[in-house]
Amino acid sequence: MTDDDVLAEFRDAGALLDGHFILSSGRRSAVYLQKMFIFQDPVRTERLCKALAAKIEAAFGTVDYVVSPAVGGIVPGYETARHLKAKAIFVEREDGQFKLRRSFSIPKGARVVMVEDIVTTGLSSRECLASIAGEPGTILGAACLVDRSAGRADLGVQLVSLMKLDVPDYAPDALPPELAAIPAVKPGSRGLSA
Ligand SMILES: O=P(O)(O)OC[C@H]1O[C@H](OP(=O)(O)OP(=O)(O)O)[C@H](O)[C@@H]1O
Ligand SMILES: O=C(O)c1cc(=O)[nH]c(=O)[nH]1
Ligand SMILES: [Mg+2]
Repeated sequence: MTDDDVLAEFRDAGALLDGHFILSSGRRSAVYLQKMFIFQDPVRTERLCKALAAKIEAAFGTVDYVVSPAVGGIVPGYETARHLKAKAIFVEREDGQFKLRRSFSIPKGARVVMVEDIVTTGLSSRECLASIAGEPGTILGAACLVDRSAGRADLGVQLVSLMKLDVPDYAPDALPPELAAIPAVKPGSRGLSA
């Protein structure tokens, strides 16, 4: 799949949104990829994750475990793992910190890839990787459907993406006037309380 093919999937799913968005990192953007509009369609999700799995296999070889950060990473993590014939587990926030809960664990010798939906600053990916660093498996690298950093995010491991996108984001105190004029919405789950 080319970058244009992937962007067309987001556009066709109504997942390419314009407005004023508060991103997970706290930065602001006029563009938001509402990945859940992709993930509500299993056929579209399969197309994207099958292509991502092929890229993961080419980069890292066989994979035993896919680990994803909740909430956005759970569906693509599972679907990508299905094509890799790997297990799919996830970390979720407990008091704000990602943790492997539900008695999930990664066995010694397991080959592990972290799968995200979207990477913007890479903060959530780094938090996810840090949360599993003490597990006995081997972390081969990371993957995502869309890398909004266009390759600039540093996760400390290799990042494979299905598509790179270069869209600006801004500090909240440095908004362009056209963005400042629109009320901001925060679609993601970081910071939500139970
Ligand atoms: O690279 P970053 O700057 O961390 O941004 C990307 C993260 O933001 C979104 O998650 P969010 O925390 O909004 O919650 P969600 O997974 O519930 O959508 C997305 O799913 C990534 O995890
Ligand atoms: O940075 C984010 O929080 C983010 C950006 C985006 O386009 N989509 C998303 O789900 N999260
Ligand atoms: Mg997320």
